Amino acid sequence: QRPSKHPPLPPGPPRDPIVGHLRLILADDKELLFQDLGKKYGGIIHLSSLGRSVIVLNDLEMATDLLDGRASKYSGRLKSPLCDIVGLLHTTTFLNDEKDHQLHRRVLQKHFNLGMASSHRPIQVRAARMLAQNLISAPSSQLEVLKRFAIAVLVQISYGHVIETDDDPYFTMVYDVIHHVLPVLSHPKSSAVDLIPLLRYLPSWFPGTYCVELARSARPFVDQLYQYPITDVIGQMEQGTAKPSFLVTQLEALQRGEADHGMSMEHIQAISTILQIVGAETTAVSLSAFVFAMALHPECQKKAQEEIDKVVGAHRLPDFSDRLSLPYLECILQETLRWCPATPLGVPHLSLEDDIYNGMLIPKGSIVIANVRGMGLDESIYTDPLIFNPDRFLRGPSGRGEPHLSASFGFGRRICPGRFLAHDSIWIAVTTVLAVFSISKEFEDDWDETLPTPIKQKLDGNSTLLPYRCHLQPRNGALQSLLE
Ligand code: HEM
Repeated sequence: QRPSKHPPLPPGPPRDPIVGHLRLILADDKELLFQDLGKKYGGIIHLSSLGRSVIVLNDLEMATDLLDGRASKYSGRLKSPLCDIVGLLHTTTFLNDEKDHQLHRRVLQKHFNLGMASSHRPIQVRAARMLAQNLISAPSSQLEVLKRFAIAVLVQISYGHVIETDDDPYFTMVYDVIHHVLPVLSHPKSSAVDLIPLLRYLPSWFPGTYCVELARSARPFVDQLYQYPITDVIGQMEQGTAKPSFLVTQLEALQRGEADHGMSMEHIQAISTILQIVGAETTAVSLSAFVFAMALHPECQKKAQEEIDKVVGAHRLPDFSDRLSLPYLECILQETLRWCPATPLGVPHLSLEDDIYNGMLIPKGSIVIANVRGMGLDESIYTDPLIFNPDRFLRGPSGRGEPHLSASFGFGRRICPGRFLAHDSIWIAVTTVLAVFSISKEFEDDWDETLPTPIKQKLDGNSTLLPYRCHLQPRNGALQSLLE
């Protein structure tokens, strides 16, 4: 076994038993940065919470050893009562049935693998140009425009529908689901219901039931996203007007009896629904972090634009054929994912059997959390980790060849199946925006990037977009006229 930079832990029982759920404990300690969790407690923290062990992996090496190396033992998910109430328990992200999960992953792998990525690229190029156009026509709603880009890509790939306007029914449907569901699942009080499932059956005045009510009110939005697109697409297939999409491919396979064994209409609905929910917000958060970072670092922006101008020129817009010739743009994409991971604590895994690691017992049924943000801030890997510095990935003399943060997309059998698509979406959006615009600050000059960013990184789960504004000035009239 590889030597660890942390001292071996004493064998279980839990080293640092604390009653109360991890999220609540951490939320109480406002001073604690993700990075400090590792420094304060070491590479791995073992807490116990109402009889359940909660393992926090602060160290990439340990997370890789356990979640990748022993993937079959750590690929479960907690059966969350809130996910059940909100209607997402049978979707890929929250599934804990191993056979169903494998089925979902097989289908997702076929449609979103690296080889398939190129077939989605025309959709992404078009959406990125639409994004630039919208940033010109609606400069006051930058965050909304970024979300619309992320949703438009996923809706077209999943359902074949092209979003043209903000009142498009698919756009509003996905937007509403995201805005009602994510606050429930990432609410600090949601863990109380996960740990005491009985709370869901208690009246709404009972302490601790707040999130149950919130989840019930979000349910109709999820039901609509389950139902509307499939009904619409089946109608289009009957009329012969359906456009190619994930849904059409799956429905046709089902009709021909060629679907994966065990695949049903419910599985298809569950997969296409969750793609919108988890894929859109994460992509939009990353893009928002990128815009913010560019405003903070005009020197990085200038370097990227010089690269684009040299390779692409001033008379056409960038596309994927330019990618290999734009290494600095790749660094900007990777640094955005490291500096502001969209899911700072990943999605918790559940251990499926007892395991011993470095002498420590990790009991079956433990909740295992990868502290992705902490891993990206590990000073033994990244110099000045709180600073946005794309050069860090370059070989000398500019950088030290630091590694990309692979943890941003999770681990093992649960690794994000949309990672190739997400990379491509973010890359084309970043490159198009930098080709077309100069980005500058419209917020206070003395913003300190080492303090919490406008993308609020909550210890309990997802990053959230906070309103901020940057000024986007078109750089070149010729390029502006090329936007569709
Ligand atoms: C910047 C963008 C994205 C980031 C940072 C991200 C990150 C993640 C992470 C950390 C996980 C949990 C992995 C684990 O449990 O170890 C995950 C799961 C997942 N992601 Fe993504 N994701 C992104 C975009 C997308 C997109 C665009 C899609 C859809 C095409 C997608 C679909 C999924 C699904 C379905 C799961 C659940 C996988 C499972 O439980 O088996 N994600 N993602």
